[in-house]
Amino acid sequence: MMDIPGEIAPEQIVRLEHDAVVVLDQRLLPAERAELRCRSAAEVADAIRTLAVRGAPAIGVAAAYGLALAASTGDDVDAAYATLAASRPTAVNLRWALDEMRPDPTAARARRIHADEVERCRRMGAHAAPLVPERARVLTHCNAGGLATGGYGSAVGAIRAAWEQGRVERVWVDETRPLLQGARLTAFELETLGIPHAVIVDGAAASLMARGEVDVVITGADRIAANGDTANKIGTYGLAVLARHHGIPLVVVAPTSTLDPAAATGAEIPIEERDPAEVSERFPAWNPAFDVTPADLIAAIVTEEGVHTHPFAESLPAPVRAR
Ligand SMILES: CSC[C@@H](O)[C@@H](O)C(=O)COP(=O)(O)O
Repeated sequence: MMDIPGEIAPEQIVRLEHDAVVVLDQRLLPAERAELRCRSAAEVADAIRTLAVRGAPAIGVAAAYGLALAASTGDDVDAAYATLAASRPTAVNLRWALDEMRPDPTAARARRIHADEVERCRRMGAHAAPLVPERARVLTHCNAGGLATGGYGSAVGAIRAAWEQGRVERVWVDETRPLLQGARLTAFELETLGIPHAVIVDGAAASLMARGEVDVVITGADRIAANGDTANKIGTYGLAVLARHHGIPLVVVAPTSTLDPAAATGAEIPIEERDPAEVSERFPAWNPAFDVTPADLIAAIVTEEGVHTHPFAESLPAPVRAR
């Protein structure tokens, strides 16, 4: 596939150089395109913790590069593993990528994991596009685009594949409080791809649905339990309840590196609680970064292996192993 002018290439999102893991600092987008050089696994962990690099597959890729950097610079690989694994708790891709790297923490293996994640996104997009109705008004939440996966995108990849098939009329972009991944990152990516879109405040989704202006909700995921319960950015559960009320399908698009068969249900998924100051600097606040959508509210989960439907415990595939 040809690069789209202006589209951010995988190696611009995150890459390994001889002395650093270099990430595009997503905290500054879309105003500024600045790179952050992380010269140790601890600095990569900081970049993950502070959301300079974010999104479940992308933090797995960054951690893989961080472990390769530690190995190549002679740092303690076990200590680097522990530091990186502790950087964020919810996205299972982080632990998955580190476990795939541990037996062979080389640059080649990390780059293979990165390339494979992007390839998985392209396959998910191809599987998911036919689920999008003709002339669809799609609503998405947070950012599950190329920035979040290391290239191409999961939910945004599905939207983009559907758009290329002429199925998408427009995308409603939840701004995604409190850190505005939707308003800053998804809107930026859709603009780059030339896909018509409009940002809404999270609280406007109900009214839009009631007006009949949403045909399908498509999101990514940070961790999917064996029964299909899905952790994703806070607010996804609310959207799922709204979608059910209005008879609108919710489709989750995520690679098998996001599956956690060790978690029987969503109750076993750890939910990250971030600094309350991200919500209110003046007043006490509660700031969970994710919520869990019960499987019952999800119409389909799309992985690179295909479209999975109820019962998810039987239809979901096993997580992939790195080559
Ligand atoms: C393909 S990314 C899927 C999820 O990681 C995404 O929807 C999300 O919730 C990201 O949260 P973030 O806190 O920005 O890392």
